[in-house]
Amino acid sequence: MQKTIALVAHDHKKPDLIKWALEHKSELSKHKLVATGTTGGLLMKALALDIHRYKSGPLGGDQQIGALIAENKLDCLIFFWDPLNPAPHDPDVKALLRLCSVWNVPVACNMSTADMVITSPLFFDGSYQRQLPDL
Ligand SMILES: O=C(CO)COP(=O)(O)O
Repeated sequence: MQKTIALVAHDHKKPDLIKWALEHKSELSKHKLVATGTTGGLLMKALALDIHRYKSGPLGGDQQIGALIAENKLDCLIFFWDPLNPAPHDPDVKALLRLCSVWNVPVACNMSTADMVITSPLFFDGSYQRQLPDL
């Protein structure tokens, strides 16, 4: 079952995300991919896959992906955020991660969790029904 997956990484984590995405290219290619601007540009080049790019994170891209979550249009977020360097848009990052909790969206913030999410039959065979907040 096709899902919509968002791919986002802070600058120091972009190499990790590209490496991870290349390893999982065949699975990722089955789904609709969206990303923040710079991350999306690098991934499109590396993967040669179509990726819908939102604005760069500091310019509102995290919030655009948050809006997808609030509209229940996102199934999974892979977000390699940088725990060692503060970002000018940290409030946006926090808001995005918060919405993942509110909407019970699977979110992977590091490579090992992302490995487990992308290989989980629970998630990708279409049988898993994610519980949604009361609307
Ligand atoms: O800053 C980001 C996420 O908070 C990512 O934005 P870019 O993909 O544009 O670098």
